[in-house]
Amino acid sequence: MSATLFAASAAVAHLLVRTVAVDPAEVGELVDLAPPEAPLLWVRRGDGLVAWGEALRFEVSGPTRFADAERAWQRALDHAIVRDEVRLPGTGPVAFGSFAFDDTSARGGVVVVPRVVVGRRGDRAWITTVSTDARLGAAPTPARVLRRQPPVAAPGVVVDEGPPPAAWGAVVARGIAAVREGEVDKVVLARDVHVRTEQPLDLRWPLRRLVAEYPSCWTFSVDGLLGATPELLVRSEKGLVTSRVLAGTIRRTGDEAADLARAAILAHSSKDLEEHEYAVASVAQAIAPSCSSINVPEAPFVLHLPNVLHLASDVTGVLAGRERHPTSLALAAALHPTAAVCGTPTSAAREVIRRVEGMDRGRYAGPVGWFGADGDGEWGIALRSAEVDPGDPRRLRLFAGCGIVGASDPAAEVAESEAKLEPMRHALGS
Ligand SMILES: C=C(O[C@H]1C=CC=C(C(=O)O)[C@@H]1O)C(=O)O
Repeated sequence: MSATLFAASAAVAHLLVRTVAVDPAEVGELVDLAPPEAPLLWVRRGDGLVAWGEALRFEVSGPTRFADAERAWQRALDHAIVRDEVRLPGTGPVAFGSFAFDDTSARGGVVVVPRVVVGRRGDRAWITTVSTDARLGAAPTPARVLRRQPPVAAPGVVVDEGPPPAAWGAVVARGIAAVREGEVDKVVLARDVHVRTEQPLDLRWPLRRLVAEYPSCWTFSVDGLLGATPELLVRSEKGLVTSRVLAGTIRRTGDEAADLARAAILAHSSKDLEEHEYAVASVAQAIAPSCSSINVPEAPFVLHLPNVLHLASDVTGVLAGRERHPTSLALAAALHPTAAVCGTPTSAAREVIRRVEGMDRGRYAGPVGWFGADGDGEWGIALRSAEVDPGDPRRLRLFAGCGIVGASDPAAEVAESEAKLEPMRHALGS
């Protein structure tokens, strides 16, 4: 077991968890409650979780990172005392996590159990506090927990330090060659862009913009990894599993009529439909062993985002068995990496990525999200994302990738990757 456990105090084994209902009006916008230091966030259309503090932290690595994280979380729960007055998904004990794309990545992943969680689901809102003290203490109240945050600081001038986009065209060409030579049917290749901000980054600056501009995406922040992903790897709630699969992309023009015409082109593009089919099949195959039934839509719909249009399919399944289901993290581990971020067949595509991409993806394109004490939770794929350098809050790596099939064109893929970088670039203010 390679999980490293950091508790606020090594001598304290018990988590004391308390959830109380609060008036949603007192909570307001979740993202506005995020503190400047190490905010934890999972928000879509105003619902979700914002959290801060670290009651526990597990660091994991290598191919067993998901199983190790799950075991560490289970061990912490075995010693938890919980008083949950709300009993909704996201109440009671909650852990946020984010995991590396590749088994060999230098940083494998992290799970954080926050000290304070504020959640919202429709017209319900709650506060959870987690302590490692000896006593349960008083119930949390908005007045005690929701402190006024300092004003958000702008990052100042943002400098793009490369590598230049065109250089990535050669990487894509090698991917196309691998497909045409029959090594893989599809491979997803990614690039990174190094960016330097004038001021140390206050994560609330990009997070607030992402929440405002990409409401249909899941905006996340976990241990220096932030973004707004349109792709839900898995949500598991009371035996129902959902996955939003994306693959196949076209850039938006900004002109409504032209974009509608582009949506029609995308919906009929054999290159994009082929890419999409691989991604849907990989998700259906991965959840099949855990499900008694699965619903795969016959054809994708076109998802409209401010920067791009995607082919999208919502795959759903019912978990088999009434008693013990795999947790949402176990499902995420079974699904990862899907053909939307790796390729088909999976292991051959991963080899092509290792050989031609020339970078460590870190936690980009890995699962990011949260899970609760019953194992239910939500895990997105960390796309449209950036990772802050843990040693220098002025430095970030921005990421974007594209699915490559035989009919792909390097220049078009470079342009598509630029479109996918736009949300983070804009969120930073550049
Ligand atoms: C790998 C990324 O996007 C994936 C998700 C949606 C559409 C994709 C595409 O059309 O290539 C990619 O498979 C990324 O945004 O970094």
